[in-house]
Amino acid sequence: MGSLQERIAGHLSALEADGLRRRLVPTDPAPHGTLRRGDATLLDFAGNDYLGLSAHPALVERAREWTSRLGTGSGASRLVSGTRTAHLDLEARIAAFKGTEAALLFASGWQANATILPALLRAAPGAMVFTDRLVHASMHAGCAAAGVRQARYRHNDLADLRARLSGKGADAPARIIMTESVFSMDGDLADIAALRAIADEHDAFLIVDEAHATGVLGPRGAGLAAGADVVMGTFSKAMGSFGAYVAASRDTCALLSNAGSGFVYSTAPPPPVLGAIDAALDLVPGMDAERAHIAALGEQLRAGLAKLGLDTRGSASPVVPAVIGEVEATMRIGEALAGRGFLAGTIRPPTVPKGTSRLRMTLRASHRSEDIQRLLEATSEAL
Ligand SMILES: Cc1ncc(COP(=O)(O)O)c(C=O)c1O
Repeated sequence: MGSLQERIAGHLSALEADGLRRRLVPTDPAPHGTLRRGDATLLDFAGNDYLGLSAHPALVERAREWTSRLGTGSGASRLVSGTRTAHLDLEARIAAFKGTEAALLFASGWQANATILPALLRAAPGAMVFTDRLVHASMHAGCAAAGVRQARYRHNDLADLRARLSGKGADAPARIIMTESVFSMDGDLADIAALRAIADEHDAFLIVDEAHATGVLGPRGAGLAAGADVVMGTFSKAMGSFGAYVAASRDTCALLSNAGSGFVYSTAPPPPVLGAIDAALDLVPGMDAERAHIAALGEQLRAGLAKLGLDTRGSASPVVPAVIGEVEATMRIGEALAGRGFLAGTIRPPTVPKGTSRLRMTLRASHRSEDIQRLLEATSEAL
């Protein structure tokens, strides 16, 4: 048997043997969308700071200003020591940005997703949950915390979803559909209008994760999920800072602030983060030129990867995968790219299904067409 410490060591060794052990590699931000790793300077094709806002002077300055005025911490859960005007004002701005009745701030996207479902199930016990097979781990955490058994439909397969809703779903007291508008590891999109129609046909509630759409896709960068019952999105990616929102009806937000464990029992997001979000909301609607530039870079990168014979999985966003297959080859190619000055994500199971390990290349507004060309040449050599 051995002690728990021995079992931990054993588990880590097993991960190592399968090539699946992760390590935290010191990598610090440097100017112009680059990263410093040891002596090397790498062009960042791995992060989610699509608009480069995390280093934008307006966000930095507003974070500083709100910190000077309001301090570094929020002190408690908003239900305990009273909500701050800054939280309420920001939520009103988010609701206006998303076109919903209300919005609620969360400390992180993971936390929001892990919270939404258990709260909804409090209001609708026995509801059946239909999740796209590729939804993010945090939504599975929400399902597990709610104790529901998910009906997982094939990725973006609306016929499969319909069949499941008409089958077992028909007898359930309520039905909830969960998807992402941009899938985080494939970069492809869900058809939200079609999902809305299916949800209406089957009297189902539609929840959409806009983590990778917020700021970078849709009119004014407001995402692609208009019409969903609950939209969750993050401020940690294109919005350049941290935290998350849920945008929904007033009643749904009130339910989350009453029955959402990740809201009720967690300290509210702090002033520096609120300031950065506030500044991002000023800038993002006017960044159409950056969004168009990123879209054009995406076309260039996907076309180039296809020429190299790599599967880009229907990507139509700043997330561009290049499927390699096996773990070892993926890691080797990722390292070879780093040796040539490019950091691309190397994504392995359990984040993606076995046999589909991949490079995950992400685009930023600061990338130039020449950078994509050089990345493609380096990928070709690394292959
Ligand atoms: C699709 C998706 N949802 C949720 C999250 C979690 O968001 P956060 O990083 O703010 O916790 C992520 C980020 O990793 C994501 O990719």
